[in-house]
Amino acid sequence: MATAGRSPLLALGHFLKPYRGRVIAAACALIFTAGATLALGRGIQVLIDRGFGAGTTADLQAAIALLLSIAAAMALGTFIRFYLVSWLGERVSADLRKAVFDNLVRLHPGYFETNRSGEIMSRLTTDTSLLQTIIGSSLSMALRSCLTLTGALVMMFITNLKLSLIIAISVPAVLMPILLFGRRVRALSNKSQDSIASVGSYAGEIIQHIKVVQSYTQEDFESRAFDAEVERAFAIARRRIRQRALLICAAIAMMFGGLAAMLWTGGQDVISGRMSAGELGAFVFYAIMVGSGFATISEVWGELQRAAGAAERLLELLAQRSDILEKDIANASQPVANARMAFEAVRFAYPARPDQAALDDFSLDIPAGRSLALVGPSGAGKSTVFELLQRFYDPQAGRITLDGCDIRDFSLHDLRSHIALVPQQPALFTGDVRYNIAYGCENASDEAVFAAARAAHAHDFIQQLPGGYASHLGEQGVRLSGGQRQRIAIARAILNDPDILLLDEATSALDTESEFHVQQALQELMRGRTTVIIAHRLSTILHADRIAVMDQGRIVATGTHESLLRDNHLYARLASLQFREADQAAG
Ligand SMILES: Nc1ncnc2c1ncn2[C@@H]1O[C@H](COP(=O)(O)OP(=O)(O)OP(=O)(O)O)[C@@H](O)[C@H]1O
Repeated sequence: MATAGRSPLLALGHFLKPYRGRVIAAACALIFTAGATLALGRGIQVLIDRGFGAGTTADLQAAIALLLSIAAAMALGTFIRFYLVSWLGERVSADLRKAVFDNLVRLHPGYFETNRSGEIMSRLTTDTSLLQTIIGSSLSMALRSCLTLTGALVMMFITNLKLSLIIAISVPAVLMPILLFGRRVRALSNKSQDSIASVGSYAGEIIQHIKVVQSYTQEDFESRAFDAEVERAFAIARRRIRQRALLICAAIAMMFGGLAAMLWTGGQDVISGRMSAGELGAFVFYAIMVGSGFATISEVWGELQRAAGAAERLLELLAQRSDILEKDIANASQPVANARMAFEAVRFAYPARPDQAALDDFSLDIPAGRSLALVGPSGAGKSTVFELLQRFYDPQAGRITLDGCDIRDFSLHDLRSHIALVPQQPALFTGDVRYNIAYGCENASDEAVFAAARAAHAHDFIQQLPGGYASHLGEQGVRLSGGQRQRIAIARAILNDPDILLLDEATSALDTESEFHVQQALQELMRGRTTVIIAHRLSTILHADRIAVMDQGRIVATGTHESLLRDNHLYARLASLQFREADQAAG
């Protein structure tokens, strides 16, 4: 890990850099408040010895006025410190959230296959919130306590040496358990965060697949399984809080033990007149500050350890680099419009299954502006061809070219901006219809959006929606049929005006009218563009310039419908079963 050997909290200092001014102001306020707090001890000494001791109202008034002005200074300093430090906590966690998301959204898609998305979400939300409270409060408490503690220790020694030595001896006794328990708390809190994240992602998965769970009547089973997850998380949390409770308990017991010993000795000195009552009062005040300083530190120490755990996990996400390496943008080539595409002896296995090649010795040539239909049995590797073309993965051998240039020589942005994908199950984002069509083309004018929708045969049905183009889609939005969704996706592709088009035809049958509209929209879209279609319908296949038959990651034949029917058994079988069925269902 990038932060190995360094405290992850220190590594976060990078995020504080832009706010140097505020950090310095907060530090000044912190020091000022600590100074005022320490001065309060002297104020108490004056109050007891001169205010009460001298016995005149004027002296008492003066002593109280002194105390009040010190308290006012403390209040002002605390206001500034609290505001600035909380501000920094919120700001840093907001920046961190943005930085982590910025990095995540650029990672290779394979990363999200091996890492559960629920867990990543929890890191982005829970861990950053934890850091926010800790930077905003615990850290400032710890710093303040460190300052007042050091100051109070110095003042104690100045006020009374003998009594101070008693306190000094009890300090290491308090420190030992803090260090010991602190380490355990840190390990447990990391575990605790992980288990909470896994509870979250478990629930997320079940809710996402709720219909499957209910149709297989697995509610009880899932409840029990979730129960077990939650209990596991609770058991870890219980161990963590037990350690923390012990930590606090040990610190308090030690502290008051020392305090009692000091009061006993100091009290005897006052009785025998070796020390004034005001001196003892100030001393007790400083000693209490030392004690409460330690108590605060011991209490927030555990929290700081948790923050370190959270920071470590966030920095891990930040340090994660995409497997898809980009060429230096300045040297990147420019993809050519209407590009000719070629796969040259490509071998590719998914990272999750390195031994099983999804594409093997795969060569394919698609002339510029022409269309190619990919057909083949399930698992043949058709979708993999699309994944590689968009560089979601890189092949282990061979290369993919656009007009003779390796696609790895283009910047990802340039490459992908020349490609549009119409997937089998188009993704609709939370937003209105217009937003969904203009996705990837945010500056498009209303006219352009309407024109794209018309070309995609979507304009009419959109106008019949309750809010027209402003109808809300997405999770809580209008439900669209499969054919309608696909036409929105086609409109999106038309608007983005790509040179290369990747179409994954829906396997599920559309009704005749939808089918007709989708076909018309596709014809419109394919015109003049280099197109690869994962085809399931005979009508689409017949419209393609060429057909490639795939099986087990290889091209087994290419040709026209007639030549393949004649020469290729696999194609003939697919044609007689799959294509006919789909077309019958559609027709
Ligand atoms: N993300 C992945 N990780 C590991 N293996 C994968 C992944 N995606 C696909 N595969 C495997 O790669 C092979 C090719 O899959 P691909 O999805 O390209 O087939 P397909 O021809 O598109 O199938 P279908 O028509 O059923 O969608 C299959 O054996 C599949 O199990």
